[in-house]
Amino acid sequence: MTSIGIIGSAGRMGQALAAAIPDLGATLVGGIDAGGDPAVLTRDADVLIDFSVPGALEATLAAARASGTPILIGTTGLGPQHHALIDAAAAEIAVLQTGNVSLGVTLLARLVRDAAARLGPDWDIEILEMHHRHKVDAPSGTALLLGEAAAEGRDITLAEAKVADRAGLTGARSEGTIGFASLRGGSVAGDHLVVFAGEGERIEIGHRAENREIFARGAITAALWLAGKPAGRYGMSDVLGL
Ligand SMILES: NC(=O)C1=CN([C@@H]2O[C@H](COP(=O)(O)OP(=O)(O)OC[C@H]3O[C@@H](n4cnc5c(N)ncnc54)[C@H](OP(=O)(O)O)[C@@H]3O)[C@@H](O)[C@H]2O)C=CC1
Ligand SMILES: O=C(O)C1=N[C@H](C(=O)O)C[C@H](O)C1
Repeated sequence: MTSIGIIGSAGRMGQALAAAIPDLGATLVGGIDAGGDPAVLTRDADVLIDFSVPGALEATLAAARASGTPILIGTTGLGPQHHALIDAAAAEIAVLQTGNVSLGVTLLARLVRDAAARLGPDWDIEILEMHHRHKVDAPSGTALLLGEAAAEGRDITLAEAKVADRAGLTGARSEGTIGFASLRGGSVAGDHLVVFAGEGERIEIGHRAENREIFARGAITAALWLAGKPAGRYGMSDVLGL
């Protein structure tokens, strides 16, 4: 039976993972939170699952590399420095990083990429997300993942197209940009809507997470897939064969 260690175990996702692990035929070896030592987990875990904070990543990856333990990273709010750490770790161990571990969003990203590839730059792309009042990062990791998919479809980089800070006298929309809007409130588990706005018509495709169990199941399924994989950087589309 595959054994799992959780980084961020007392958090909302950590608790959802702990509840779901036995149902999916795995065992929980333990978890850590702020101030915990990830090396304690790597002694017994076949694979790590991280849903914590970006600041934890450097120490977590160092422990995973030292022990050769594969790791799934679901934490969002990552910057370029974190992605550089992930790339370096992926040269030595199996790493799966994603802004969303659900089946639905993984498929949605594929649809967004295909739609963006087929529609010209005169179709404006806007990405709207809403999450619970406790969420600390914006735009959400999922919104950025969907923006990356749209940019890939258009054969551009998200960095060159991203507009996430509209306020005040912004001026008219620049063609080819990809806009983001973030709402926060209540207990929303995670809603995402991608709008392709053309002249006189709109296409809207989205996903609503109704609870955190879908993320827990997606993360555990992906972690079981990752355990025993060779070094490399993987995504949810590898797990789901999409
Ligand atoms: N990729 C995906 O599909 C999903 C991603 N997420 C992301 O997962 C992350 C966690 O979300 P959520 O569970 O709601 O957040 P919470 O704030 O509920 O939990 C975060 C946990 O991380 C712990 N933590 C803080 N610092 C460290 C550290 N240095 N080492 C280890 N653990 C630490 C916290 O412990 P303490 O209380 O002691 O500070 C807390 O238990 C977020 O980035 C969120 O966006 C969430 C859902 C799905
Ligand atoms: O913080 C959350 O709760 C979630 N975070 C992820 C994100 O930033 O997209 C995934 C999911 O939407 C829930």
